[in-house]
Amino acid sequence: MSEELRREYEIGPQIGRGRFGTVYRCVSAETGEEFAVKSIEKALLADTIDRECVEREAKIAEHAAAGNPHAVQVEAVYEDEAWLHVVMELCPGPDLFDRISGREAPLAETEAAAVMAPLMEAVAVCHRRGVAHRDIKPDNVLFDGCGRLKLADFGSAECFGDGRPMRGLVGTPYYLAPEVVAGRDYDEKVDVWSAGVVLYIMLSGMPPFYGDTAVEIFEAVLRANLRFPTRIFHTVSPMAKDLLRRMLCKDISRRFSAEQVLRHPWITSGGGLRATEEPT
Ligand SMILES: Nc1ncnc2c1ncn2[C@@H]1O[C@H](COP(=O)(O)OP(=O)(O)OP(=O)(O)O)[C@@H](O)[C@H]1O
Repeated sequence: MSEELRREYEIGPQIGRGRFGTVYRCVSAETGEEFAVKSIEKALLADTIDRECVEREAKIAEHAAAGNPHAVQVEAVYEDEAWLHVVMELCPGPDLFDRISGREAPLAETEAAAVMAPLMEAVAVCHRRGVAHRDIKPDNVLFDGCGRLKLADFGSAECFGDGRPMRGLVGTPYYLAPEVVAGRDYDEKVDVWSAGVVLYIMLSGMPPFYGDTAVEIFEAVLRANLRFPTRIFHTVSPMAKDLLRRMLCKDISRRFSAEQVLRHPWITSGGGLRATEEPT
């Protein structure tokens, strides 16, 4: 590890492993504050493309997260010939994936709204700054020591703007928007689709478009046939279903933006509307 990092932080136990690096707990020698550090050994990167990827991730994460209250903050970046270290805000709690999968029943609407509101705030700030996250999924939704939601992992993020479209099959099958699977140009609304998948899973315990293999999942996503099986959704409010339809909308021009999601009554009411109330 870099000398400079070791001078300024005491490195603790490993807390995770990603595609390119290892994440450790660490403590600032100056303040005693706890952080997480993602350490990437450059010699282990396969080629210059991987090297560019990790350097881009650190830059985009810094840009998208600075002052974004619901994104994991980057505290410092240390780079030398051999290593890249990204010191981040520590999110020690179980991530959203663990919180959902460890449950017997789906989340109550108020609980799901308490996740969706900060998640969509984080996404809206990224979009305002011209960054699409492109890998919104429960595993990338972390929680800090006070239980505040923090969007993590900008490893797939991309900058957009000036009407410049994005391309490329990037993300995780269940959460991919149809335009991504179809190999078309796309824009930042792919994040709204993925967040819609997260919402559907929170409210029902199952993904909206599924299959046994990646190919079957892709086929289901391309059909984009959104259904609310009564057996599972009979207790879910019309307002929540209305929001799901607007997020999981195949027609990109009609799909909500992150800002529109934040203004939807289901979000502004904290998911607490009665099942009989109709959307305005
Ligand atoms: N700020 C953090 N605080 C606490 N744990 C973290 C933090 N960032 C990452 N982790 C943990 O470390 C693990 C690895 O993170 P990392 O971002 O390297 O990889 P990843 O999320 O698996 O994605 P990728 O496939 O892009 O590498 C995560 O699954 C998470 O459990």
